[in-house]
Amino acid sequence: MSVPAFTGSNVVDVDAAKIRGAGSNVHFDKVSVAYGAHVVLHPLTLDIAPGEILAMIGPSGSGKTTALRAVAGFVRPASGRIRIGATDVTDLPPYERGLGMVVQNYALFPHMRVEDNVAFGLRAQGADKALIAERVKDALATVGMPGFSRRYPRELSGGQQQRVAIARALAVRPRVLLLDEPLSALDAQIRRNMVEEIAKLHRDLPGLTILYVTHDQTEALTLADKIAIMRDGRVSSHGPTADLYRRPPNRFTAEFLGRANLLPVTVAEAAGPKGFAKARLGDAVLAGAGRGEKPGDKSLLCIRPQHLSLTGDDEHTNRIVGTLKEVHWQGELTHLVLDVDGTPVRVSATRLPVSLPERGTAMPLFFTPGDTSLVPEDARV
Ligand SMILES: Nc1ncnc2c1ncn2[C@@H]1O[C@H](COP(=O)(O)OP(=O)(O)OP(=O)(O)O)[C@@H](O)[C@H]1O
Repeated sequence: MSVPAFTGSNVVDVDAAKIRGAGSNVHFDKVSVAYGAHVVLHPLTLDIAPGEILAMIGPSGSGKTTALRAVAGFVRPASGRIRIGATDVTDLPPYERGLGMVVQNYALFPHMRVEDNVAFGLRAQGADKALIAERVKDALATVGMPGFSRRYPRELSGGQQQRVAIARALAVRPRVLLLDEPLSALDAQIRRNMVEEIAKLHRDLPGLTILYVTHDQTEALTLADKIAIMRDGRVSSHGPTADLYRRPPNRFTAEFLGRANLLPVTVAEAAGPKGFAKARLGDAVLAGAGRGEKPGDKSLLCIRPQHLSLTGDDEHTNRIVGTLKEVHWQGELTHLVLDVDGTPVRVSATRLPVSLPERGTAMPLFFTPGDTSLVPEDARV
């Protein structure tokens, strides 16, 4: 049972009657989309589990919005089927799919008060007055704006307008919420607050499945249970958020999610019982989590900028030496760039030695095998 658990109403609306018990998972079954001869989504097969937040991230033009719009019913797949719960929605119009959708630029009706904006979808469904009043109240309470029903959009901040847009999407009690860059029009501080609010919303409505399209990897890492990284109309990688970050399956994922350093290495020893392989970078022998590589294989050693330390201890058994190229002090963090055997390596340091060497001097960097993994070089999907 995955219809969101709003309190205070037992009235069933038109779409909810169809979908109740049907589940809220979203299934893309070999869905492709083309504009004329231009294929922008290659056959995509992907599942979003009931109650899951899936963040779809990737460079501009990689097909994220197209995939979301295919679920919404605004884009017709050239082939393949889309199911929501047990229902094949491929041929259903958008309003019969049981969805809520929020896009980047609020899209509130400026001449309508907040309550009428939130009521819009319910009125379109022909819901009665009492139900509308109750749902509007519930939805505004859910997004933390119970006192704002009589205001006009122009009397709200950007963050508040976007919360009203989310309330409007929730008022029809969707089984799936589609969020397309919902925060990208907001400034940085409000964005951070809104990310927390969306996380809270999801805790309050655990049955609601969310497809979240964003450019912003921090939003994706903070909110998503799983991430799908799109590249050129295909899924480059898909998996639980922490797994993709800790053990990126390919170069593109490692670089796109968290801008990892990737050092070209040659495998010296396959992974032992603890899962650590050894790899050679120049004279250095470095240990990191392996993926079945064999001695002699070319691979990439993945290490995040914040896991590189300027000082060593017993845990930091991996040691490389680089030439200091750049230093950027940013208050909480200092960003350094070193050249290690021709590869630029970024370091984010919270603490610096009392005196940093001059640019151009060689300095050691230390890291633990547990923060390190080998990534295959198969850049293309
Ligand atoms: N209506 C359209 N007609 C023709 N081509 C389109 C149309 N909509 C999108 N495209 C093309 O489809 C490709 C994928 O676009 P899409 O909007 O899905 O990418 P995206 O990953 O969401 O990008 P962004 O992050 O910039 O929003 C792009 O090459 C785009 O130019």
